[in-house]
Amino acid sequence: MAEAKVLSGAGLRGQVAGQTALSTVGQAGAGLTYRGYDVRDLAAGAEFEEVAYLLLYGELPSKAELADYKHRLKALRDLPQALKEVLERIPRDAHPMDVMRTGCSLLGTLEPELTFDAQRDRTDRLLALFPAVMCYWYRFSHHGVRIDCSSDEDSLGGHFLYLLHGKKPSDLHVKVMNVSLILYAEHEFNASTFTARVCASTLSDLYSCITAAIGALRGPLHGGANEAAMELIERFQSPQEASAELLRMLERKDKIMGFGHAIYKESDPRNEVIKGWSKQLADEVGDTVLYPVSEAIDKTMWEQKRLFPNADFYHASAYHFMGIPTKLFTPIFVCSRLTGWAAHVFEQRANNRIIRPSAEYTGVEQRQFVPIDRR
Ligand SMILES: CCC(=O)SCCNC(=O)CCNC(=O)[C@H](O)C(C)(C)COP(=O)(O)OP(=O)(O)OC[C@H]1O[C@@H](n2cnc3c(N)ncnc32)[C@H](O)[C@@H]1OP(=O)(O)O
Ligand SMILES: O=C([O-])CC(=O)C(=O)O
Repeated sequence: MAEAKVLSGAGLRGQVAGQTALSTVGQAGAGLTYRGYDVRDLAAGAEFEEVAYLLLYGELPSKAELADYKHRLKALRDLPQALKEVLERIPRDAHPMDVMRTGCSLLGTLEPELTFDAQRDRTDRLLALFPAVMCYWYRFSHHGVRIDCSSDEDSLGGHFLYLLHGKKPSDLHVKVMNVSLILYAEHEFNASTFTARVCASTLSDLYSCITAAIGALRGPLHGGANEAAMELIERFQSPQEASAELLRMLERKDKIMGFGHAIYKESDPRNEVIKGWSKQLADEVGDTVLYPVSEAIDKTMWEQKRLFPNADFYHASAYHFMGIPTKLFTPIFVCSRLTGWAAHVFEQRANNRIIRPSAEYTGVEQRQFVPIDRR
């Protein structure tokens, strides 16, 4: 078993910063629940849209409610022309997270949230069109193609794969996307969600909260770790080479992206789920390198540091096996986590007090001002 971390000191670690009814993280060391449901059960038996509905509307939908919800989302998938025109002007070498941030912010000017009564409708719209923001920009800037942003795909994950690859995705890939979107949907007071809540606490609009959250998710210590993990595993030709280099990296005290967690102490429950699907995808594509390399890194990290893979590590190989470009990994996270962010914004608004902690002052003592001509 991993040694218990000291959860005090920097980073607000271990401090309760508010209340939520949305999820529990790491209670009894490991588990993750969304509104009381174990995430592993949801990943095994639910559709992502059911989970989005659960988070945003409070309960799992009935069959009729789910059908209606999916129908509604499907009708909201296309992008406004003005947004397409702006996406066409964003350079090819821009980071796709900056594209998502800009797309969200621009939509806030085209379809603003004028009152908080519109919060659920505005969220449904963002949920439905985020895959198109990413794929319209990607296909235009990389392939010179103006894609049709609608599709007949029933699920959000399938819709994303269709827009990206321009063809109907396999059932396996749709299934894995569904699981992935469920695993990433919600995670209590992580850095990006807390960012969204701080923004919401000023009574700002939904788009500002989500734009701010995208910025926080972008960093490699948070959502950006799935891209960084891919860059790591791609460097190696064999498990032996990976283990040997890992030892050198740990010796140099390098951070190994996709490992460790601020809250979980023993394991990240999302890891076992996505790891299983990554293995299935590896078998499907006949991979003999990336998955074994990932396992070798996993083993070395545990042996050397007692650090376990978090949700991001095996997502890297899983997405790669589905032909998803590495730089789109974190934007997919956005498409999912939007549900958690928005649900937290609703929760914050329903019982709001501006979030404004205090700082311990470490600067110089009070001193006399000296006018500039005497300095
Ligand atoms: C799924 C979405 C997510 O956001 S999950 C997190 C994604 N981020 C990453 O994978 C980035 C790599 N991991 C990390 O930087 C940290 O583990 C994060 C997740 C930021 C948690 O930080 P924090 O709570 O400060 O870590 P800690 O107190 O548990 O650290 C204890 C000691 O272990 C080390 N450690 C931690 N993680 C790693 C790692 N990935 N590679 C190498 N060393 C690691 C820390 O540096 C720390 O060591 P020391 O006590 O300072 O000597
Ligand atoms: O909770 C955290 O600190 C990071 C994380 O795993 C997530 O946001 O999914």
